[in-house]
Amino acid sequence: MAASKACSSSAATNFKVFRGTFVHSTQEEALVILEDALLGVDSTGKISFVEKGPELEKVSAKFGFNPSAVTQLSPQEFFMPGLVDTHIHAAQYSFAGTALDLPLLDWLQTYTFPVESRYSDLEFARQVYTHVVKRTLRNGTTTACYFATIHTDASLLLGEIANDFGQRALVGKVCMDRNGLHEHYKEETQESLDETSRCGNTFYIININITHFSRYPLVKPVVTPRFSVSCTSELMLKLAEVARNNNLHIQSHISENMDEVRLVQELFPESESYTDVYRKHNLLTSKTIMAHGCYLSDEELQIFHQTGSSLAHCPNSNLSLCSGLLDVRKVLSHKVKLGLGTDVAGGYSPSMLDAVRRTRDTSKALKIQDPVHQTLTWEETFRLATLGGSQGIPPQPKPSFRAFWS
Ligand SMILES: O=c1[nH]c(=O)c2nc[nH]c2[nH]1
Repeated sequence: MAASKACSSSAATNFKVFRGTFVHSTQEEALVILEDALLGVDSTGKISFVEKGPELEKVSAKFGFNPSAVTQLSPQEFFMPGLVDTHIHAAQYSFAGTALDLPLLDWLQTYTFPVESRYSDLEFARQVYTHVVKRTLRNGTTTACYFATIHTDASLLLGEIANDFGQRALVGKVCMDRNGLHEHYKEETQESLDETSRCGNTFYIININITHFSRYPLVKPVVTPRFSVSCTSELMLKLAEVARNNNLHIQSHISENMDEVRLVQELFPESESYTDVYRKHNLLTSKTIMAHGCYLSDEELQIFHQTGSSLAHCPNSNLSLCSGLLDVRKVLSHKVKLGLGTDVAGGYSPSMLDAVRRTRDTSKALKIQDPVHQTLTWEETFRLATLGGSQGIPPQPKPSFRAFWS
């Protein structure tokens, strides 16, 4: 969307400075447009200052850069924050745009699990993962929260590829120890735990002083129980322990489709709700991202608020699989963190701009059902696709200095 042609080459300091229009969001204002602004980026890639363009002389003296080395955007260009895809199945990119004629549970069994089972083949994995990372970057997704498959080596490969192409990513090796529904696509409980640890350990290099650093600096592992339909209680409890002991994000699915909600009630009759299942298994933390949530009650949303867990709204997938319509206003009224996700390949488009459009479409469909519903504005959906997503996936914290993957 916003690209600069000119490039400063002889800056006197380490700052790279741009002048032009900048568009972003804050908590207070959904869309802020800064015209003729100066933006300085330091040598680590972090924004150091935003100042007024007409004050170039004063600002260059203050920060010590050469004013003639500033990159000037053209009047048609502008900068905006990177888009954050809070939920995308990298492995399903191979069939994106096809196979959308079945409801969720049949869709998983008929199309999804057979394709995901192919990722023991690393050459196939390399091809698809390279395509999905390049495509999402081209569409402006600078951060993505990926589901891979149950295969550790292919999941690690996805991390390597995202890092090499310069995309920040959370990468989850998928865990599922029941209802795999496919002969070649299932794990034993202990195997799932061991492979989750192997995946996490390989993402990090631990040196003899027990400090550790990331093998792929832009990438972090995320603990990924697929959903409670495909995980036993034992697996979920132990994965929660892994996440807690290592301060990791958790991702899963919740309340996407009514048949799925009913099945979870049957599988966990002692739980009050779908949300209660995850709460009882310690999987709802301030670093948890749950996809969908179409049928969450007020009580369940309160639990999300209390635990600080966030939701990934996946409108393309919700419509394509006829799963449901998430009422974003209701979620926000409970002060639950919410970002947008493409949910490839339940969603047919890998573009976050499409997720923005479908978020508006869903909101309008809700208004057709109930004229009192207040449609989301473009400005609000822009904020959800950028700042909203970054709340669930904050910038990489400095690594903590302790042993890893206990
Ligand atoms: O949209 C979805 N895609 C998936 O792969 C999946 N697995 C469980 N629930 C799911 N929902």
